[in-house]
Amino acid sequence: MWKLATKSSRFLPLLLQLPKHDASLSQRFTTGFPFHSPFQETGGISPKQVATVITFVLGGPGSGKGTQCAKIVETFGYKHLSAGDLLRREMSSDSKYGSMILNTIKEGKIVPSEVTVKLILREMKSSDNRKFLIDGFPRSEENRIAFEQIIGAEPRFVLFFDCPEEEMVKRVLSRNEGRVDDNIDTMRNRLKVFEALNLPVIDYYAKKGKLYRINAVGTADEIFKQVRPVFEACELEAK
Ligand SMILES: Nc1ncnc2c1ncn2[C@@H]1O[C@H](COP(=O)(O)OP(=O)(O)OP(=O)(O)O)[C@@H](O)[C@H]1O
Ligand SMILES: Nc1ccn([C@H]2C[C@H](O)[C@@H](COP(=O)(O)O)O2)c(=O)n1
Ligand SMILES: [Mg+2]
Repeated sequence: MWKLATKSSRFLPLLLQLPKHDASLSQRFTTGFPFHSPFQETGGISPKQVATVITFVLGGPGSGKGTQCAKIVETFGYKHLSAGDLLRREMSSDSKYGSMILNTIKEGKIVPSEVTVKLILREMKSSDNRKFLIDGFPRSEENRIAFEQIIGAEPRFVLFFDCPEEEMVKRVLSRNEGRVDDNIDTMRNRLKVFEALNLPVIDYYAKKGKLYRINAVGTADEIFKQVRPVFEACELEAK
């Protein structure tokens, strides 16, 4: 069952039971790890060492993930890693993956997990922050499994911004940031992909008791009122 994150304290005990941050992980991050990683070229340190406090932020296209992540960063000091932003940045660089990423995004499909996880990993390794907000990831079971295998970590909890389709369409079509996928044809595909590939991931975390469903209708401030207590409980638990 999805938990509804309200002001009620019903969900707090669950968060309080979550494992505490393992300080030794941060230490190992700087000390090397004795097995081969497929991503040695990204720095030679095993991805298994980067796991600290990880929160996944999920929701359909235009549900407000990025908007709420900005508020979480401002209030709780997380490092925000948007998988979509990382892919767009890679696309605009000289990367060998550039045209593949562009075509995949234009079609509203999902980029192969190895590419996306590699970009996330690179950012995690280069950040001093140990609290990561990973936005728009995992988008599929393949994404989820690749992350677990490569990074060797699980999210502490998962936020799901639940928004009606017509509201998501309205927001995306009025976003006006020049994104190649903010048009009605790509949006239709993104919604289909969200339902077919992302909902199973959301169900997976719901069954694990890690999912917090946020009602993503209302103003950004109203929505943040549901988000804030989830992170406050997490901060308390870390103390
Ligand atoms: N609560 C809200 N009410 C109305 N508009 C919103 C709200 N939250 C965000 N928006 C606007 O909707 C658009 C989409 O929001 P945002 O970029 O945060 O969504 P997203 O989930 O990150 O989308 P995507 O998956 O496409 O990256 C933006 O133009 C944003 O300003
Ligand atoms: N895990 C991910 C995240 C994003 N993408 C691609 C496909 C998305 O439609 C596009 C935009 O992402 P957004 O900014 O909406 O989060 O990026 C992907 O393939 N895999
Ligand atoms: Mg976004």
